[in-house]
This record gives sequence, structure tokens and C-alpha cells, in this order.
Amino acid sequence: MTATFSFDLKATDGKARTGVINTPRGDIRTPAFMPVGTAATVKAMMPESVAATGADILLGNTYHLMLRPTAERIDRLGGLHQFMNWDKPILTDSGGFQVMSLSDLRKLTEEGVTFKSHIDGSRHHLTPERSMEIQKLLGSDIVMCFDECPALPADRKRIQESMELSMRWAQRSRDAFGDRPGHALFGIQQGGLEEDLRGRSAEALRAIEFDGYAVGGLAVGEGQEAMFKVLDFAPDQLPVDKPRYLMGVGKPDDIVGAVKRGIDMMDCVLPSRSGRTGQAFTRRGVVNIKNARHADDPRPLDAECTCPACSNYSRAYLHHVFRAQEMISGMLLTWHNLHYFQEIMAGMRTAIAAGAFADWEADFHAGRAKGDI
Ligand SMILES: CNc1nc2cc3c(=O)[nH]c(N)nc3c(CCN)c2[nH]1
Repeated sequence: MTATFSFDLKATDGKARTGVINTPRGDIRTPAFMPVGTAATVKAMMPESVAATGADILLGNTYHLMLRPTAERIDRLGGLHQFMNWDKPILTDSGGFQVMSLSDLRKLTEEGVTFKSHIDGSRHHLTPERSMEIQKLLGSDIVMCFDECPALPADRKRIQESMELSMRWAQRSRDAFGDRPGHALFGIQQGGLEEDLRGRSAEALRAIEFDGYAVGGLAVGEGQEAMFKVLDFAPDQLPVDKPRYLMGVGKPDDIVGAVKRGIDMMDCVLPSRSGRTGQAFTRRGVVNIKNARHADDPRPLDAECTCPACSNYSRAYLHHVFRAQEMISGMLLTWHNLHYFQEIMAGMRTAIAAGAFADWEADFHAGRAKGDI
């Protein structure tokens, strides 16, 4: 915990890195996974449970909170940390991605985006300046630039124009963010799958200067192979001494592959969303607990897991409460998945510090069955 924001690289192993991001609200051990707390809650979890899984930071969303309950109301109530009872760091996304993926009737101009709320149809306007104002009102510790993330596949011209717009918006975000000691502003690299466009984007962001750099524009349907091909060059285009955040990723093997390629932070709804649907991630693969084969199984999801779901309940019980649509079902499986994702991060941090990432990765992949186990 420090009065300012800084990144301390502790060790590297190949391209993989481990370190600590120091912020006034607490330290973030990297590589870090951020649970998604979109509407001021990590769904089905109490904040103290999220902390118990090992999460040092969680993600909030400008788009959702500006629509409901509004950033101004959260500010009047003391800010997002107090509002949701989470006193560790929060990173907030800037809204552009969610507008494009959630709202209707969108109009995109140089100025920003105009859209209709997916909640009540009311019209809203987001610009780099307004996004910075909202994230300041929320009190988030790590603010994301307002950007545009083009849907893939898209032709090179569209990708280039979109990236260039995002770079102009990055400058406007920087100018509007101002000087806020202890708070960080992260730039977001765009450029689709194109190495030269991503290089130009990285250069533009370096010139503006940010406290961290995100690899945006991925996990939008390109598939793991194409994503890893981009990650084979994109992190190296970004400053080596600042955190690198891959947005919206991912499945356990996506996460391991991204850290292997130099990524320090990630966020994804997968562990929480799939936890609510009965999909459990374990070190031996995925368990779809609603499958009838678990109805009489007295074993835990994962005998080696120390989370409350695996310590105190059988597969048969979890199967039952999912079939009965009991609320505890989503709570237990979300807790398990977030716990497991944090175990993967902790395992990689230790392995990288010991120069043993390759062995850890081999062990991670060994014994992972395909399909339901
Ligand atoms: C699930 N896949 C995914 N790809 C993303 C790209 C961006 C992206 O390029 N920009 C921003 N601002 N957010 C993104 C997000 C949201 C992250 N919580 C993404 N999510």
C-alpha cells in the first residue's frame, strides 16, 4: 500500500513476469485475475468471499453504473468502494465496449457514442471526457481510456480507422483525466490482428504516456490460436516496465497462454457466469454439474480444492441444488470457480518467481480431460 501508483517487476521466466502493483488501496500481485463486478457486485458473491478467493482487485463497469444507479448517486454515497463494501483496488472499464455489445440504437461519431439504455431505452451519450468524469465519480483506482473495440472479422480499413479513432480518444482521455496521484490511467492498444497497426497503436499510446497498457480488441470471436498469434508480438510492443492488461480473457488455458506471452492482468466473466449455469472449472477439466451422472456422486467437485464447495459438499448435493434452482447453487459454484482461477494465478506467480514456469505449465496441461469429467 503506497500513496502513489507503481509497478514493481519481481521476476521473469521467459516472457512470463511476476510482480506487484502498489496502490493506495492495496497491492495487486501479478499475474492477477480480476473478477467482474459489473453492477457493483460480483454476482452471487459477498465481497468478503471474493477477497477470500485471493482476489486483490475487481472490475466495475462505467456503462452499467452510469445507467443504474448513476455515477452521481454513487459519488453522493461515498464512491463505489464504500457503496459495494470493497476496500481493495477497483479497475473500471470505460464503457465503449459495453455500449457496442449491450445497447441498441448506437451512433458513433468523432465526438463519442450515443446509445439507448438496454435497461429502459433512455438515451445516453458517452465521450472520453464523460467516461473520465464517471470513473472519477466512481472513485476507481485504475481508469480505462474510452476506446472503440471493433467486432471481428473486420476489414483492415475498418480496423485501422477504428484504431486511429481510439488513439485520438486516448489523448482526450488523458487530457480529461488530469493529475490524480494514487490513481492510474491505462491506455488500450487496438489494431485487430494486424502487427503493424498494433505497433502504431502502441507508439501512439507510449507518446501520450500511461500508467499501464491494455491489449484490447481481442477475445471478440477470433479464437485462441489467432489470439495467441497476436499475443506473440503485442505485449512486446508495450513498455516493459508498466503493467500489461489483456481485456476479457478467459478460459484457464487462455489465461496460462497469455501469462506465458507476457500479460500481467486479465478479467473475465467466465468463472462467475459459468458458475451460475453449473459449469465448474477444475484442475482436471470442466464439470457440468447438472449432468445426471453426478446425481449420486458422493465425491467433491475436486478433491484437491480447498474452497467451501469442495470442502463441504458432494457433487450429488451440487447437482441437486442446481436441478432445484436453489440460490446456493450459483453461490457455491461461483465461489469454487473464482477460487480455482486465483489458484491458477498464485501457482503461476510462484512458478515464475522460481524460474519453473515451464514445469508448472506442463503440469497444468497434463491430466486435463476434454469434456465433462
Ligand atoms: C470478452 N472479451 C472481451 N474483449 C474485450 C475487449 C475490450 C476492449 O478492446 N476495450 C475495452 N474497453 N474493453 C474490452 C472488453 C471488456 C473487458 N471487461 C473486452 N472483453
